[in-house]
Formats: sequence, structure tokens, C-alpha cells
Amino acid sequence: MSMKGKLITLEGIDGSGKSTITKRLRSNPDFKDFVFTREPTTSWIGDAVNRAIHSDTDDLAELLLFTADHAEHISKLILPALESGQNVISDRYSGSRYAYQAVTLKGKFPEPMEWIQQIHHGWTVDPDLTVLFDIDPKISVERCGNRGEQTKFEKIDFLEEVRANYLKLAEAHPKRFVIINTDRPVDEIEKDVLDAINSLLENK
Ligand SMILES: Nc1ncnc2c1ncn2[C@@H]1O[C@H](COP(=O)(O)OP(=O)(O)O)[C@@H](O)[C@H]1O
Ligand SMILES: Cc1cn([C@H]2C[C@H](O)[C@@H](COP(=O)(O)OP(=O)(O)O)O2)c(=O)[nH]c1=O
Repeated sequence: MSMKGKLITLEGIDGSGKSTITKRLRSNPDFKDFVFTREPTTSWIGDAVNRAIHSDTDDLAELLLFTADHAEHISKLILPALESGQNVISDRYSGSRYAYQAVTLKGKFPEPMEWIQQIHHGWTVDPDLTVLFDIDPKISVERCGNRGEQTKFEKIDFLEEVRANYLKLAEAHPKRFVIINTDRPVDEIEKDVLDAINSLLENK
């Protein structure tokens, strides 16, 4: 008898509204038994990732730090939680590497997105559902401006490419991805996210 939990990931460009919705889900009593997590994680490797993204670090070194953080995340938190039957919601996951680092590594070697997916292959856990928060970067960057903090990725041209990569991933995995337009009021977005999660859980 398998009692494996479900893995739900939230993906999207900077400022697409993931943290805002995560906060709502966390305070929803229906999700009190869920494990909420995020990448970059709060481990020391996550701290190293944060150092990388706030400095002029080599793009390949940065990808490998993100991936090391993911390995630690998988073995210490994701797998044990799923195996004990808990459902997990992660604010960012492997999809962030496939979408963002495929842009930072463009031109360094051929087919970076495929290569990044390959180095995850065999040990990562594929999500049961990925909710893609889709929005025009012009709007999300303006929202981030209001938020105050900045990462080196918060540039419209860069995020246009990241968004295109996310849409490509969604097209390649139509069963797993649900695309949500997040240029709308938070209540409407929340309703669509809840619908997507509930239909996954009902399909057990
Ligand atoms: N639906 C929305 N409409 C307007 N502003 C929003 C909406 N969702 C989030 N925001 C604001 O946009 C900024 C970025 O949202 P956030 O949830 O932090 O995005 P992310 O976690 O994806 O980077 C925050 O200042 C937040 O308050
Ligand atoms: C997890 C992950 C994040 N990132 C980027 C996205 C963000 O710009 C930055 C930090 O992630 P995060 O703290 O989630 O930023 P935000 O709240 O603005 O969405 O790191 C990657 O490029 N690759 C990855 O694998």
C-alpha cells in the first residue's frame, strides 16, 4: 500500500505573486497538514546560493550551487515528507533552474535547458502538479519595484526569456502544468490555485 504524498510546485518569474499566494495557502486550515517549503532553501547551501545571486558569480558555478541546494532539499525534506504521506508545496523548485539558468547559460554550451534537466535526472522528484504563475515581466518588475528588494534577475528582457522557457516547459508537460494568469486580483488567483490543487488531490 502506497501512502506517498503529492508534490506541488509553484513557479513563475520574479514578482509573479508566488509568495503572496503561498502565504494565503499557509493560513488556510485545509492545508494545515501540508509541508510548505521553498528554493533557495534555508540550509547553509541556500545561504551560499543567496551569496551567489547577490554577486557576480560564474553562471555555471551558480547553477551547480542551486542544484546542490536542491539535492540537500530532496534528501532531507522532500523525500522523507512524501514517503511519510505528507503533501508538499514548494515555492520554486527544479523548474526555476530549467527556466532561469537556461537563460544565464545560453551560449556557454549547446542546449543548456536540456543539459540542466539531464543533471537532475535520476535523483530529483518530479512534481505531481506545477502551478505556473504567468505574467508580463513589465508588470511583475514594477510590482517588485514597489516591494523594494532587487535580485540580479529582475530585468524585463531577461525575464521575458525566462517566461518563454516556463511556457515551453508547460507545453512539454501539459498534464502536470497548470498556467495561471497572475495579472489579476489576488482572490481570483487564489481560487484558481485552490481549484488546481483540489483537482490533483481528488484524482488520487
Ligand atoms: N495579484 C496581485 N496584484 C497586485 N499586486 C500583487 C499581486 N500579487 C502580488 N502582488 C505584489 O507584487 C509584489 C510581488 O509579489 P510576490 O508574491 O512577492 O511575488 P513572487 O513571490 O512571485 O516574487 C509584492 O509587492 C506583492 O504584494
Ligand atoms: C530556485 C531558483 C531561483 N532562481 C532565482 C529566482 C529569483 O530571482 C532568485 C531568488 O528566488 P526567490 O527568493 O524565490 O525570489 P522571488 O521571491 O523574487 O521570486 O533566484 C534561479 O535563478 N534558479 C533557481 O533554481
